[in-house]
Amino acid sequence: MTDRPFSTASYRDAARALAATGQRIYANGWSPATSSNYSVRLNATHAAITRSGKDKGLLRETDIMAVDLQGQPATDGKPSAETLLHTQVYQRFPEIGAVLHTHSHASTVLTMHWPANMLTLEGYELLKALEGIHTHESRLQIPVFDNTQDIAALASEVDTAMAEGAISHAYLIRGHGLYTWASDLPSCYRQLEALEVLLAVELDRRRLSGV
Ligand SMILES: CSCCC(=O)C(=O)COP(=O)(O)O
Ligand SMILES: [Zn+2]
Repeated sequence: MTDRPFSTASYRDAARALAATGQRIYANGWSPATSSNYSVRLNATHAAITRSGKDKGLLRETDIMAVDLQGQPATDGKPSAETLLHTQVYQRFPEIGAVLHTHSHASTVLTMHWPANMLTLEGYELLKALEGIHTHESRLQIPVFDNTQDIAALASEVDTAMAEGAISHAYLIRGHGLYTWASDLPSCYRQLEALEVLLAVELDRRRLSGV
């Protein structure tokens, strides 16, 4: 028996899946030096999320905890410093089941070297790995927000942009990294992998064409 506002089974399954997915993301080089955070929705009011400061290459089930959708801890521990950027997505989109955040080389260089507030990925077959995209003849616009240590303010800024329909699958934070979300964790991982590969390709393309 449990008096938790979510099922023990869903929490255990989420912790296992997040630990395995986190190790996979780290192995790709997208979560260096304890950076990044990952979460899975548990139900309408709670999510499982990585604890703050954990080495993602060694991520274990015990490195996951539960929070409510206001970002308050629902189990012991200190949640990710960026918890509000996850719970904001769950609050706004009831159909979303997972959020992944990474700190890749490509996302950092692209947002630091090019000052634009929007990054466009266009014409790539791999765009079809994203939920709802069915042709390479698609244009994905990824907004770029300036980095800040005020995560509550950033979550509010992102939420306003989402309410205006200005963000579809992902956004970037300048000099920081990528956030993306999807209906469940496997879909979110596939989407993240596609986006990170496309960002790396886009960086190469810009270098080669000297833009
Ligand atoms: C060491 S990277 C700085 C913090 C950060 O951007 C991040 O993604 C990890 O923060 P957390 O509190 O989730 O460990
Ligand atoms: Zn971060």
